Amino acid sequence: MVLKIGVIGTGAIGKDHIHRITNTLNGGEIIAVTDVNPEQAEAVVETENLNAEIFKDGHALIQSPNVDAVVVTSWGPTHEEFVLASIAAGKPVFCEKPLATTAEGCKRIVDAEVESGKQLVTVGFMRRYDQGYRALKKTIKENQIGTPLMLHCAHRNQNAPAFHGDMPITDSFVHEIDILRWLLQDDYVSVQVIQPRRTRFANDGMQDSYMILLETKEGIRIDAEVFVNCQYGYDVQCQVVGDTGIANLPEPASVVVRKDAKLSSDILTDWKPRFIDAYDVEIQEWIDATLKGEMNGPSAWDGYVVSVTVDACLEAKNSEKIIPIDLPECPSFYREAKVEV
Ligand SMILES: NC(=O)C1=CN([C@@H]2O[C@H](COP(=O)(O)OP(=O)(O)OC[C@H]3O[C@@H](n4cnc5c(N)ncnc54)[C@H](O)[C@@H]3O)[C@@H](O)[C@H]2O)C=CC1
Ligand SMILES: O=C1[C@H](O)[C@H](O)[C@@H](O)[C@H](O)[C@H]1O
Repeated sequence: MVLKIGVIGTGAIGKDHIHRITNTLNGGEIIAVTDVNPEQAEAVVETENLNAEIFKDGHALIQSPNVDAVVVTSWGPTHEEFVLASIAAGKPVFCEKPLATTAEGCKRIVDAEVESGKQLVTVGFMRRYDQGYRALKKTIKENQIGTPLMLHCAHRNQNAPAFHGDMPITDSFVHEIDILRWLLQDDYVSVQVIQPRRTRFANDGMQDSYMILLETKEGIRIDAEVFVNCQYGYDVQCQVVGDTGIANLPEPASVVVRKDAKLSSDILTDWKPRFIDAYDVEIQEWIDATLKGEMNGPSAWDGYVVSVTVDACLEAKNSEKIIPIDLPECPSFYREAKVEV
């Protein structure tokens, strides 16, 4: 059986996911695409030699009887409408982050999904599928470092020419917000946002970097740097300090060269190669689960929790105060046993 997939938004990551589904992964076929820029849609159909229909808009694609499942890779502000329409059509939907650009929008999706009675929504937090993060979580779960006490993290982009405003938090730090609660199986209770001296490489008016301090329900303290114009490379760090040991997120594999009295290895310069394997695993697991009528990835509730935490980060940034993160109890609909990813 093949999952017949429709893709809304054929830009950078939409094209990537279409390419991997078409050429690398198993079980999925792209049979429908749409983009507000029709040339983008036409180009990917030609480039990937797709046997796909080009729809006039996302809603027509979702309503097509030929589409089994939907991939939303359009701009963030459009995600809510397409996810809600997919739920209304009873179709599984993979939505790239963010689930919605506001916590209220995410909650509307959660409420609609609960009302539908079936988990249909998967959110594109691909770090949960990174082998390094999975190994780190295994180390913690196996009690190899004892009880986690603190985390020291950094999320650095070499540069971010398209970033402006609060995007270091709303577009980049969202990955830490999701992966760290997944890693710790814990939730956040407060956040403080510190603005160090601003780098001269940031776009006008944008603060870059940030130091973000999170506290969890279990009392774990997290300090996380987000720096989107670090210049030297693309570098994601995560150190977990336990009461009997320390565990670090593995560095991406890179040959170590000893030459001319120097020791050197390469650092990646972009997020695509850093997480390419994670994206492959993420989409393959989504296809496999969807074909079985299951859903085991980051849920709409996870997308909502991230959005609530982003809002608290922005309030903390503006107020320079420690802001409480008040999350409602996770609905039982999302707590039911499922393959934990
Ligand atoms: N998980 C991850 O690591 C990544 C996630 N993303 C997320 O994916 C989404 C897309 O990002 P990019 O591909 O970088 O953007 P992009 O701008 O390269 O592509 C977005 C595409 O969506 C199209 N589009 C916008 N509104 C539309 C609508 N209403 N209907 C149909 N098409 C529409 C645009 O014309 C464009 O072709 C964003 O939400 C972004 O945050 C992006 C990069 C990495
Ligand atoms: O969504 C993304 C990418 O996935 C990268 O992981 C981040 O580093 C980047 O800043 C953000 O745009």
